[in-house]
Amino acid sequence: MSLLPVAEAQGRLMALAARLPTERVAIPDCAGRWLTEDIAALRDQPWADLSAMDGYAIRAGEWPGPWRVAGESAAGGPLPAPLGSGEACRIFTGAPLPQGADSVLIQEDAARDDAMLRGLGDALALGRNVRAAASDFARGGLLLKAGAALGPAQIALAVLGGHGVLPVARRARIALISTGNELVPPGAPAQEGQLPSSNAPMLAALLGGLPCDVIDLGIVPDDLDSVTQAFVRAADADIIVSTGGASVGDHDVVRPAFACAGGSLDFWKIRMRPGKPLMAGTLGSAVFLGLPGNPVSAFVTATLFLLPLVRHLLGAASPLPRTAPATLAAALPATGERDDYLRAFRTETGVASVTSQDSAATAALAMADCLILRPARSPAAAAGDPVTVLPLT
Ligand SMILES: Nc1nc2c(c(=O)[nH]1)N[C@H]1C(S)=C(S)[C@@H](COP(=O)(O)OP(=O)(O)OC[C@H]3O[C@@H](n4cnc5c(N)ncnc54)[C@H](O)[C@@H]3O)O[C@H]1N2
Ligand code: MOO
Repeated sequence: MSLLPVAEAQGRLMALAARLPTERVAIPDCAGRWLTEDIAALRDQPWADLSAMDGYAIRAGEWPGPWRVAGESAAGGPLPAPLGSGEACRIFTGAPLPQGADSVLIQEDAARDDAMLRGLGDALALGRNVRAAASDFARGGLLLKAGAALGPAQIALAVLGGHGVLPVARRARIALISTGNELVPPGAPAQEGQLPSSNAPMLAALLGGLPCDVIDLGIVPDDLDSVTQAFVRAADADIIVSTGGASVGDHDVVRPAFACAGGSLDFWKIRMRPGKPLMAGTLGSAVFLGLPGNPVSAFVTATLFLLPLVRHLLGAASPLPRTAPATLAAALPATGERDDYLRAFRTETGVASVTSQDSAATAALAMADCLILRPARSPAAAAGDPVTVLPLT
């Protein structure tokens, strides 16, 4: 079986399932999710011509001063009376300009003597220190598009646009199955031949920032019946993730167990290192991702496939990991027949790969803050050469 290129596998994975149904969620709980529908502004922002500074509203286009101070405008206060010829209105930041005013003289540039006011500098340019009505956005206009990530700025925009509830996908349910006769739960004493199971806690931590509920189905021994039963128990999740048992050894039973449970495999084996034995398919309405058991392989494949799949189900317009250009701080050897995702860290002089690229080297993985992406058959690279990285933080 030939190895599938990463981008093709990502495309096929996304095609296995559509976005989850929409629910309407109060804004404080929408952060970190994605809009599933376009939203329009329900109001103008600013709602009127507002002062950007504390000072005096004047008719700069008509009269260079001095002015007679008449009235006051404060945010949240009563609307000021229209401004007459030769008048200035005391005004504060965020307050509406009186009708007829066109500019705001800041108080540092003004001298006031009782009701009389004069400017200390040059004549004020028309429109100075005024935020025009609807200059941020206008009622009825498109505020945010479906698929937009709801970060802090988008939350502020939606609230100012008049929204208190937003359409987002319902939380994803993700079932985790850790296969391996050698595994013991985190913190349990590991006897000879045993190993603490780190993959499920690592995946739960990776998923921690996403709006999803993780159902850890625990450690399952490497036998056909046990793994089949685990798949059956996981079938009502949106995504089923297994780790281990993905390769070609006699104890690698994930593929046959998935078939026994009624699953349909879409692909197996990717042209990447680490992560070659990755597989994906569907079981009922659930999407299945079978990750390799090696902790580093599981980490890298989860970053490149699981997180994008979750973001896709949750409605993200751009679910794939972002990449960035970088410079190599140290030389790298030529790559082989698979795309390399080297664990690396950023330094002041560029990115450097961590000490060990073994797919079981977790101490080295923990030092990494990015992956260097080196396509298959890349020639050796020197310090200073440009590379593409995938930031992890
Ligand atoms: N003859 C071949 N052998 C292997 C191939 C191959 O193409 N031909 N591929 C290798 C590659 S690449 C990888 S990656 C591994 C993946 O193997 P599996 O997915 O079948 O994983 P296991 O054999 O079950 O485990 C591998 C390794 O990881 C440890 N492990 C498993 N689960 C966990 C866990 N939850 N927490 C921590 N560590 C875990 C396990 O003890 C093994 O040491 O196959 C190569 N072999
Ligand atoms: O591809 Mo495996 O994931 O090298 O270790």
